[in-house]
Amino acid sequence: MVQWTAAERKAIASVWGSISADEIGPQSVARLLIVFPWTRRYFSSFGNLADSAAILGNPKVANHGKTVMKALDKAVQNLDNIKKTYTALSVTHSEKLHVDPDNFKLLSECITVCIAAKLGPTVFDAYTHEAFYKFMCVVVSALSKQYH
Ligand code: HEM
Repeated sequence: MVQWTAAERKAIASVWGSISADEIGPQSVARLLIVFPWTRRYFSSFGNLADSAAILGNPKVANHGKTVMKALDKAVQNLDNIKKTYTALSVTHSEKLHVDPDNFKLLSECITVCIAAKLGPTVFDAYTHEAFYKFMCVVVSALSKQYH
């Protein structure tokens, strides 16, 4: 089981309390689709994802960003039970959506970059980054759990 120090819990809660999911979510998914273009193939139902402008202006991308952030909120609220929290979501991504789990890491990096750019180096300092990095690693591991 993952152990969290009091400082890590505090840092994760503080990051989460300092950002707007409706801002970071859409930015992060758009960033994923722009920087790692092969991820676009999973979102064929989203309409026009041809270039950066289309992706940034696509309401389905923005909406999906909010969905992802809602799922991350569940993990933040259940730090001691992230694996169980994501059991069904992991099955969905594996068996229904057939998402290569390597992509979880890429989205995790996009989310971290968007948060770092928003909060800046004074708030998102090295200690905060370390705690948030650990949090996203646990999320990625839990989402990859039901793959076999
Ligand atoms: C932090 C990582 C991620 C989280 C928390 C997450 C969360 C979610 C959630 C909550 C849903 C909705 C599931 C449902 O309706 O039952 C979803 C759907 C989906 N996810 Fe993920 N996801 C993540 C990463 C990814 C990645 C990296 C990809 C592909 C590159 C991906 C592709 C999809 C697709 C294609 C759908 C269905 C979208 C639709 O048709 O509306 N996900 N995800």
